[in-house]
Amino acid sequence: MIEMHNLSFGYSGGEPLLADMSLSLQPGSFHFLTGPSGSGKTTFLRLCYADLLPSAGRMTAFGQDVTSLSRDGIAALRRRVGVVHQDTQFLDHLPVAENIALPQIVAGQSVDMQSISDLLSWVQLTQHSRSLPPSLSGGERQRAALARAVIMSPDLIIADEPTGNLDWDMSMRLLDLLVGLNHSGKSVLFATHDLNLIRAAKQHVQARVLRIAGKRLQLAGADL
Ligand SMILES: Nc1ncnc2c1ncn2[C@@H]1O[C@H](COP(=O)(O)OP(=O)(O)OP(=O)(O)O)[C@@H](O)[C@H]1O
Repeated sequence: MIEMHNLSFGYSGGEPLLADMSLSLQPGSFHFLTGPSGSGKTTFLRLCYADLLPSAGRMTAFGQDVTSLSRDGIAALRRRVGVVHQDTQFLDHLPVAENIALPQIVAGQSVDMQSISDLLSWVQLTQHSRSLPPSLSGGERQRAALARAVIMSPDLIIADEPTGNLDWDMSMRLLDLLVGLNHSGKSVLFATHDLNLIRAAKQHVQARVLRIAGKRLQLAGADL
């Protein structure tokens, strides 16, 4: 679904931050993405959902060359990718249920109240449906962000350090939800610093571990 061939990227045409990366993300796969702080994990994820475009090399998403996509094409691609951002990015004046519905509203679809209710129940936030995001705990916010990321039934879920500020139990709950999505056929790409979380996940899901080091994307070894 995402294919990269010798892809490089640098901000503002500067020195490449990421260089010569090749990758094939298959449907139904589960990948972790790790690497030192500042190595380019968020940048890499943004490339995967065409929020950034490569400076060199070739990338296709769902069979289409991302550099030749029109605005509508990019919007269509984004509907196939659900993103859980590091900082959740809610509209704080809107209740949780409305925030989860936003992708449907932005896509000009009518809001499907049943799916919102089902998603709230899935992430165990039914009682917070009318709460404003700032009143939620970190773990609740990340679960709400996951619900928003899957409202459009994406094929690929990208999560950028979703457990960065969560304790172990809450990290495991979020991981369980992502593993469940993967078991139902979705692809998952999950950036994290937490090697213990990767080790725990590997007991429940067949995951590959990608690592960004020295600008390059590597497949991490069996040491994890
Ligand atoms: N919009 C931008 N313009 C210019 N430079 C940027 C921009 N966004 C990020 N960078 C720089 O690119 C580098 C990689 O940032 P990125 O956020 O992708 O790393 P990361 O591996 O996700 O880091 P962390 O683990 O700390 O979140 C950093 O040096 C950062 O300052």
